[in-house]
Amino acid sequence: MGLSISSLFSSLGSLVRWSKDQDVRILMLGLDSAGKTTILYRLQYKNIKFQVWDLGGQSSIRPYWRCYFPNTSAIIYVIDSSDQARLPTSRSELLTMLSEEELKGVPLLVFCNKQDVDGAIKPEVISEELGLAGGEKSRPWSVRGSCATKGEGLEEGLDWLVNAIQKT
Ligand SMILES: Nc1nc2c(ncn2[C@@H]2O[C@H](COP(=O)(O)OP(=O)(O)OP(=O)(O)O)[C@@H](O)[C@H]2O)c(=O)[nH]1
Ligand SMILES: [Mg+2]
Repeated sequence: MGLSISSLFSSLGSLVRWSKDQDVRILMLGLDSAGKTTILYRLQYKNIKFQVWDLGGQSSIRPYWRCYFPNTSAIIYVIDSSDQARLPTSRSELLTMLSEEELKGVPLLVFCNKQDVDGAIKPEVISEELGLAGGEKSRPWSVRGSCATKGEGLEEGLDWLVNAIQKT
């Protein structure tokens, strides 16, 4: 299923309306090449203003992620599902981040991106590997498949995230 522009617009539009008096800062994080900027481009294409920080994922840059943690409304964490070799690294970067006091209770959306690639690991398997079901009780979270290049899965994920932000 492709990205429906109108419903993505309406879901983000409701967030924008709702957030008029609030600072909604969404962090987009993940290892390099996971697809963060591709996802952001899809969102910016709608020309909607809400603050998304797309932080580079190279290991040399990762220590600086924490500079952006204060006042975060939600986290979008992007994983390259076709990169089996780096899944453990991606997992440990995520868990390290989630242990930060400043991000306590902040809703987390994980995109298992690049689902279009042959042999991509399924979201259910990645979800299992991340182990959030056992350990993460302090925040709303959701692990979903996406294909950023085709825009698939983004709308559904954002719908979930908008809902989660509004509840916190
Ligand atoms: N096949 C496929 N390729 C994708 C997908 N999403 C992104 N890519 C490609 O993956 C490469 C990296 O994507 P970026 O969006 O630049 O990744 P990034 O997470 O911003 O990487 P850094 O900025 O280095 O941290 C690009 O060549 C994208 O076109 C996807 O869903 N499927
Ligand atoms: Mg990028």
